[in-house]
Amino acid sequence: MNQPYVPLAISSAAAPVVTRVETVILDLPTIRPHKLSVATMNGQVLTLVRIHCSDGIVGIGECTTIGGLAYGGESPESMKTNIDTWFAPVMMGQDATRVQALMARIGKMVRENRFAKSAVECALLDAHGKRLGLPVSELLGGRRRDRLPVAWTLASGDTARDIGEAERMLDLRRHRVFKLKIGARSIREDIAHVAAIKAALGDRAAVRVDVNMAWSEGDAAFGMAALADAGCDLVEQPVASTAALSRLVRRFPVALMADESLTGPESAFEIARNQGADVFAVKLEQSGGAFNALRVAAIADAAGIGLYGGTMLEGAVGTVISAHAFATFANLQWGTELFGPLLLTEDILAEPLDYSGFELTVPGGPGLGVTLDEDRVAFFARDGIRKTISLPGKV
Ligand SMILES: O=C(O)C[C@H]1C=CC(=O)O1
Ligand SMILES: [Mn+2]
Repeated sequence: MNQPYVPLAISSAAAPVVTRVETVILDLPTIRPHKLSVATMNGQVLTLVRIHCSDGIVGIGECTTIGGLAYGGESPESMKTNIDTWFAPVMMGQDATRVQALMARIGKMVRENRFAKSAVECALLDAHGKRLGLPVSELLGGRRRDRLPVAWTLASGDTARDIGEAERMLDLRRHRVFKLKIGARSIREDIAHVAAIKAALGDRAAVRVDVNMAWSEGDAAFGMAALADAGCDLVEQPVASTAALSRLVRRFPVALMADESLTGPESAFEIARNQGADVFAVKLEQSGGAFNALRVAAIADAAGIGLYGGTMLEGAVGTVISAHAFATFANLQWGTELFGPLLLTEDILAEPLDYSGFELTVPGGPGLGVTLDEDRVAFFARDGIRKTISLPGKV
């Protein structure tokens, strides 16, 4: 006689559940002012999320913005408030092992808030990876690579200083791809800046630019032609409008990358449908989390669009979840810019990440594969214990 079908119990009444959601804001100094067309950053603010589960496992996540509200609608403070007030009650008592189901539940109760969702999803993935003894990259489909090329952003605002910084990065074998932040000055000044840096570095390095939407379409047509002549190989989001992006693409011998226009799978599909970019800068926070970033990558692959692993200048935790996701991409033709922790004067991990040979090593331990240095977290917590103790800085 046939046995009756019994569905495999992945989740049971005894499945671990979420018991506490904790958030803390950290204020960390940057190694130098970081000048973008939208803001000058003298420090970075990280919102850390800890999700405690009934099996004793704690997962960590992070959300970060650029220049507070200068880049988008979420700020570190709004992310903390929204997670504490609106996400946490929806998560309490829920099965912590069903990450996608729990994210879908949050999605029904919380509109938008992609950055905050990304941090919460990261913490759930970290917890579940620790529980299963698997790196997050395996939960995301399996890694294809252990090391990721990492670009560096030259954004001191000073040409000679930027050249010196690039030379130092080449000597250290940390970076050989440089992204220049332009768009705050006149186009002619910006082109001269890019051309001088490319001329100094020659074939030893690739030079790319990020305009952060500062140009009009007319500016961009002039600028892209001149940038191609200067030896720049990639122009990132020169204009705000996606329609203008699609009118600029392939008109100049320089690749065009979408960044701000890309806010998850739906916008990725629209840009792909309109042939609006050669390359996508995939960011986990902009996409609304790792699973959405994988969807964006699948759309790019299907449309023949190249892939680049972007950053919102996250600290170590946000950088590591991005590394796990990018390690699974079938294609990563343009490398990554996962240098966020290097822009900060302080490490908040017990063991710093390995940046060597122009690449970042994707951690191999369970979950994210990293551990917070709790003393440093307590020290840099906003309104924390910074005023009463001192810790040695990064060497
Ligand atoms: O791409 C952006 O717009 C944001 C970010 C990434 C690198 C950097 O310096 O700024
Ligand atoms: Mn950008």
